[in-house]
Amino acid sequence: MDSTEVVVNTAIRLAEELRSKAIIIAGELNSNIIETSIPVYFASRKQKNLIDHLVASSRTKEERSKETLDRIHQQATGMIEHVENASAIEFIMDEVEEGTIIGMIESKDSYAIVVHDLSDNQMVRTLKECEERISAEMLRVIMKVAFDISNTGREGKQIGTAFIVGDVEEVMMRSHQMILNPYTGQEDEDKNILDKKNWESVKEFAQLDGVFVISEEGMIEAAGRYLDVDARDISVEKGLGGRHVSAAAITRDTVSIAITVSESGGVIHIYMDGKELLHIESAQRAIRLN
Ligand SMILES: Nc1ncnc2c1ncn2[C@@H]1O[C@H](COP(=O)(O)OP(=O)(O)OP(=O)(O)O)[C@@H](O)[C@H]1O
Repeated sequence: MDSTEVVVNTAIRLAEELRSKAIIIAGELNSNIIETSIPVYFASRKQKNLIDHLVASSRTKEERSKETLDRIHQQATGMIEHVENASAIEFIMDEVEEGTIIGMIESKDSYAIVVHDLSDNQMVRTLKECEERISAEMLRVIMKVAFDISNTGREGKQIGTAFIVGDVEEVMMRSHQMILNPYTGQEDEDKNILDKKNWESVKEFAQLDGVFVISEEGMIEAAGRYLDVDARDISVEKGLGGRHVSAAAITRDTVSIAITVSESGGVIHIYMDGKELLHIESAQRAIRLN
């Protein structure tokens, strides 16, 4: 048995003993040798080459070994975070149940097995903070649509959009239409974002300028809405523009939550009380292997 098989078998045994909800593979591990009834996912991630970096930047022997250790530490932490984030995303997407997740990591130089409990997951815990304002189901649905927009865009083009959820009356008072509101006069059943059949039209209208305004119950009141807010004191991540700043600002002025998808990079941000609560860099979904 080679070392890969030993690691894989150990991880599977651990997953079975801990009654894990999923196994997530990160790195280049050969997934063909995994046999288990526990769902197995592959979460891809581009890794910087450790050796290339060292050749390019090292000086003395001491500096080189310190740099090696720092890089190994960074790489390991990065991979663990990657498994944690992939677990949280699949949990948000209803793919994985709450519980223990086993991560199997193969980096250029080593193997690692990660045991992660979703109830300790920072992303999952942060999302729970939003539940003071909107239901878990609503948040999950909007995140699903946001992930879809982030991953696939529209007609091969990356698009950006924002969903302002909750406190509709106040949000509507502090905003105006940029274009004709496509939801005016629509039946309730066609405005409900909780109903999957309406997601296609949401993705279509996500191409419009402006934002969506959605009630706590999931009714889309408007698309193509311009937020009239004073965003001078709002700080958002560098590189983000008017839509993100104003989405953050409206959550300071009203009891709403903003979920944004950036046009460049498809990064998802959640804002509450004028501040960033969460950002998800890589919205790429893990792939189920069994
Ligand atoms: N206050 C606002 N309310 C609603 N929409 C806005 C507001 N300001 C800008 N937008 C819209 O957001 C779109 C993108 O603008 P901008 O690039 O400045 O924002 P951004 O935060 O970088 O968002 P994106 O990542 O989607 O590009 C513009 O088409 C504009 O119509």
